[in-house]
Amino acid sequence: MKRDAGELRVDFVSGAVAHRLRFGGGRGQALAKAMGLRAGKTPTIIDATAGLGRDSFLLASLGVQVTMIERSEKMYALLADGMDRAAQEGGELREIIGRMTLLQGDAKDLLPELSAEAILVDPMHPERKTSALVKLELRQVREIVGTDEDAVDLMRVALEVARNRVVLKWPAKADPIAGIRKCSHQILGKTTRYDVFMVG
Ligand SMILES: C[S@@+](CC[C@H](N)C(=O)[O-])C[C@H]1O[C@@H](n2cnc3c(N)ncnc32)[C@H](O)[C@@H]1O
Repeated sequence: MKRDAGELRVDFVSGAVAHRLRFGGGRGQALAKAMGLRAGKTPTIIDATAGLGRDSFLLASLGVQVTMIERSEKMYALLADGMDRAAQEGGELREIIGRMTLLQGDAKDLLPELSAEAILVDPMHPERKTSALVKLELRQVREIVGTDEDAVDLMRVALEVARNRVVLKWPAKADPIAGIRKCSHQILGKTTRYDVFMVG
């Protein structure tokens, strides 16, 4: 079937994600540091907001076993398709996809049944600003899922369940989410910041 040029597709084989796999900064990257990866330490991770699977793929490429949760049926289907195609490439891609387990449902319901050292929460922020390249994709994701108004409830559940930490990925300049405790520390990027909540 011919694909529309502007159609949203999850692609781990070529493009930005594949480039990052080859030339990214390994465990020195902000996401990896925020999630608690160090030399000799590879935590189990739940990505409670899987989306296009970019963050999960990066973590899995660093050796992490990631459980991914996505509530939108459409996003789930796009992601499952992208994972299938990547696995069919064999080699390193198949190994990385083999560390990623995708679940469909609302993380607020599924998290209490699961167990992980670290949980990543990256909800769709209403005013999220991103680079031109990612912008089209994020706009397309927003068209499918809208904005995630229940982020505070998801954070509360995640904070109950995580054994070591919860990491909230949020626009660098946005206010913290009201209604949850202050984070333990922050890792700042140019457009994104990671608010790290240590637990336990
Ligand atoms: C900003 S995107 C995540 C992008 C992702 N971090 C990536 O690297 O591609 C947010 C996604 O989380 C999903 N989501 C938001 N709240 C959720 C929840 N409570 N349970 C499951 N999925 C959720 C949305 O449907 C959307 O696909």
